[in-house]
Amino acid sequence: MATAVGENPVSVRGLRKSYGDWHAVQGLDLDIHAGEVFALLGPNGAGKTTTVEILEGVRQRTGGDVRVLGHDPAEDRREWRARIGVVPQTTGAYNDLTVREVVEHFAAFYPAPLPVGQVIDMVGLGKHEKKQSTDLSGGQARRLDVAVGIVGDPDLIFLDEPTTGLDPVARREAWDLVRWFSERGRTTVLTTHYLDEAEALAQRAAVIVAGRVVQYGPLADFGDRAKTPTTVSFRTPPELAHRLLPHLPHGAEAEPATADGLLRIRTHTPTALLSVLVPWAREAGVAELPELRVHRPTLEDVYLDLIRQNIGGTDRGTDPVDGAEEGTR
Ligand SMILES: Nc1ncnc2c1ncn2[C@@H]1O[C@H](COP(=O)(O)OP(=O)(O)OP(=O)(O)O)[C@@H](O)[C@H]1O
Repeated sequence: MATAVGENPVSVRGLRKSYGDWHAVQGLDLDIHAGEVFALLGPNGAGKTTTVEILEGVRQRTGGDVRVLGHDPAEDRREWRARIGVVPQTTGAYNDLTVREVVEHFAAFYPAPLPVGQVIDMVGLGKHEKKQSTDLSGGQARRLDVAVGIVGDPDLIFLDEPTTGLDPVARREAWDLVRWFSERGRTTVLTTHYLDEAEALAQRAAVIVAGRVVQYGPLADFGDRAKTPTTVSFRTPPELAHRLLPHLPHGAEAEPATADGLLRIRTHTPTALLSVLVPWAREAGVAELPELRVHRPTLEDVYLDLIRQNIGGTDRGTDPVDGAEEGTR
């Protein structure tokens, strides 16, 4: 049972989900391509988990069309389910089983699971495989969730905030695991609040606010990042405090220095700007500009702008959908 040639592993059109009179997802379109890591971003309560759970087939939608690996997830098919891996947002409770027993238990559901020992090592629980799952630390328990999600060697994996609670080293190890899956041609849907994580792993993303996609596409193009100016800043030393700035390259704009002497210049040509600032400083005997920074807009800058622009939409009760009911399709 394969996805048809040319068919996207995930395709969503006009998805809606209402909980009573609260419209959590309000007409969402998405296409997720084979082999990519796709990030779902958005503030708390935006509708990310609702969307992902509908794609996983664990939640019923109110309306819209959804295809996941060639099937409607609302139709429960055992074979289809075996091709999907899930790391849910909440850490699992696995009763009195050891780490190894938990992973073995889940491996048994799949026709061609990965070797259990390999999976346990890959999530960094090798030293703890005989430990009761109830005795794991929060971060170790999260790693066990990841092990359970990947052990079936799925074609498509949903990771809902997989690195929450992990220490920085464990986070990087989890990233390596996602890359490993991606290199094997598998598709990953990653929900995260960590923009550095999205930037490190995902090729494309959607930002969801109040149940709607407000930005969608390659991360590199988000918010016209390439067209947004770079800020060059430094703290003006006393030798330069009363000197006029040199003639700046075309388009560079200096803001008035702050009371504590921080000077910011916005430019599309930071290299050209530095090539006039450095000789200007040297002439005054300043070899190093204090606190010199060249700041290109980060994904976080762009994301925060997007959320600010769409902030009204995070309130409950926006845009009611007539006649929508819980559980209907
Ligand atoms: N079973 C439910 N009954 C009623 N409302 C719900 C239910 N599940 C989710 N909601 C509401 O739907 C909205 C979307 O929730 P969802 O969990 O999808 O958001 P999210 O984007 O995943 O948020 P977070 O980043 O906090 O995990 C929220 O306002 C939430 O309170």
